[in-house]
Amino acid sequence: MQDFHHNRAHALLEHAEPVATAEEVQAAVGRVADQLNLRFRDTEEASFPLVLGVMGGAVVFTGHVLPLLDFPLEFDYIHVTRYGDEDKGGQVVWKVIPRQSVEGKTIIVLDDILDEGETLAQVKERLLGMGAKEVIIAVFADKDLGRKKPVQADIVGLTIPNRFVVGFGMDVYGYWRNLPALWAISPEDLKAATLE
Ligand SMILES: O=P(O)(O)OC[C@H]1O[C@H](OP(=O)(O)OP(=O)(O)O)[C@H](O)[C@@H]1O
Ligand SMILES: Nc1nc2[nH]cnc2c(=O)[nH]1
Repeated sequence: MQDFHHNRAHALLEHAEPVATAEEVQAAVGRVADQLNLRFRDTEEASFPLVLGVMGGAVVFTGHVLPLLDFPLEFDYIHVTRYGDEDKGGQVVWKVIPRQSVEGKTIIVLDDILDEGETLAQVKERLLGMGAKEVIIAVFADKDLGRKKPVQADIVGLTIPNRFVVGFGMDVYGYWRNLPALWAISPEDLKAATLE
């Protein structure tokens, strides 16, 4: 069984094309942090912003960006998924909702990728519905679909082509969230992995 997963995981990367190097990924994280630091510099707001990482994909992005933020904040996570182990999105499933009150607060939502925008549209709507004062969306990557999305990110680290990508928190069939760079998986390898 281990051999099956080992071979499958490696086969998926066989014809992968680089989208961003590890250095470019880190530069993108830095740009997101700079914009957030600028926004929250000398803030007059009474309470600290609440940063919510959208698990699981945002775990790596969140871990890299948080130490670069230089303003006081609160942190928690929500867990929302719509792709599961697939390469196409389905229904948005909430696994963990905000565990503390968001009422009256400024929320910074951190996510790894804005693709079709269904996930973050629902996240934003739900947080505003729960009384959040403002929801600022910061994503590591925004996929260029060439069409309007149901929600826009306020802060984007990297705009990427319309390919299925892995690395820096993003998985392909559960593998390779741990890659430090970003790779586009070949459609043929994606398909082959579903037939095994
Ligand atoms: O813009 P959308 O088309 O809605 O897709 C974006 C969402 O897809 C990914 O999550 P996924 O459902 O794969 O779960 P994961 O975070 O556990 O990987 C990613 O982390 C975003 O939250
Ligand atoms: N791994 C991964 N997850 C996604 N969720 C939405 N788009 C993507 C993508 O391109 N790659």
